[in-house]
Amino acid sequence: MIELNNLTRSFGDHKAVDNLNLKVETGEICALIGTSGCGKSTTLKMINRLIEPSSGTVLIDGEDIRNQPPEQLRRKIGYAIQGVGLFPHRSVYENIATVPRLLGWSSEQIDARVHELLDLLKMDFDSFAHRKPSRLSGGEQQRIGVARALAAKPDLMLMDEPFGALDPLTRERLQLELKQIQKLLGITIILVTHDIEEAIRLADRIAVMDGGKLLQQATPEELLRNPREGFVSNLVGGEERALRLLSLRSISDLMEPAECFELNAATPSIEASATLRDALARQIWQQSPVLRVTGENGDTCGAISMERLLSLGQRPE
Ligand SMILES: Nc1ncnc2c1ncn2[C@@H]1O[C@H](COP(=O)(O)OP(=O)(O)OP(=O)(O)O)[C@@H](O)[C@H]1O
Repeated sequence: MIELNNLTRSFGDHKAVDNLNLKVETGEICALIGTSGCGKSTTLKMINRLIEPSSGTVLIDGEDIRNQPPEQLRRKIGYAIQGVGLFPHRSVYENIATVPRLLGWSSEQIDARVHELLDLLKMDFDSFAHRKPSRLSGGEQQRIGVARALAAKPDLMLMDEPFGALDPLTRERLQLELKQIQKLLGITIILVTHDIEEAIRLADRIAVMDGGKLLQQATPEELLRNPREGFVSNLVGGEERALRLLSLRSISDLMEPAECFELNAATPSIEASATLRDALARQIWQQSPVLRVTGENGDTCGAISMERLLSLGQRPE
């Protein structure tokens, strides 16, 4: 678990982070969200000691991070930032190998790890490993940035707008891949973003900051259902909240038995793993108030009605 206790950082008279208290459970993704300049990056950098706090403490699994030299701490924490920060003169292979080399891994261990990570990120070793970063697309560079941050098998990753500069489609794909990798490896991620959609899609908990202070910390669903008045409720949106709530759940959570409806060969279908938001979009697009729901093998496993979606997405009391 990561604990930030009364964390404050001033620059001159300005408190960039003001008495922040935050707990992040092991194996969770916590998104830090807020407008530009609210103190997100400063908070993140206090966790790997790129910035030292003016007061307060950071504990990782109960241990104060000041007990370790910064370099030693940083080798155990993955760090991926916007604009990636890859070393331009080193190949993809050498970029990924950076921290394992510093930790004294053998060349066989490093080689196996680079293969494993490129595989995990769906990049072919022979085509990519020996290229320089300038010969990669923006999305490929971001992937290598993530691979490099994961190289030494950290339990904790800090990510500062890692997908900031990407087009929406690539961004969404990388977000889904990151979530799968995070679940697979069981790592804890603290992710800075100013994009509420990204926070909702990725995070187990969202921490909303404004003016250096933490305003609210909650699961995406709690945040959408009960945002604090003012900044947080503006951030989560007005009527868009309905669609955002639908995007949090998969169809398998809410579908009904197929026998409850008169499905026929013309009834459009959708996979059970899609979100309720996808279901609503398909119902509108296909002009069909009911969809057949199919499992992985393509067999019918239920049905989802627009009536059911409307009841879930209604305005909270
Ligand atoms: N080294 C520094 N010296 C002086 N002021 C700083 C320094 N670093 C950050 N600040 C100030 O602290 C405040 C918080 O900055 P920070 O980078 O943490 O914000 P942020 O929420 O990450 O913003 P963004 O989304 O724009 O990256 C800002 O007002 C910034 O100008």
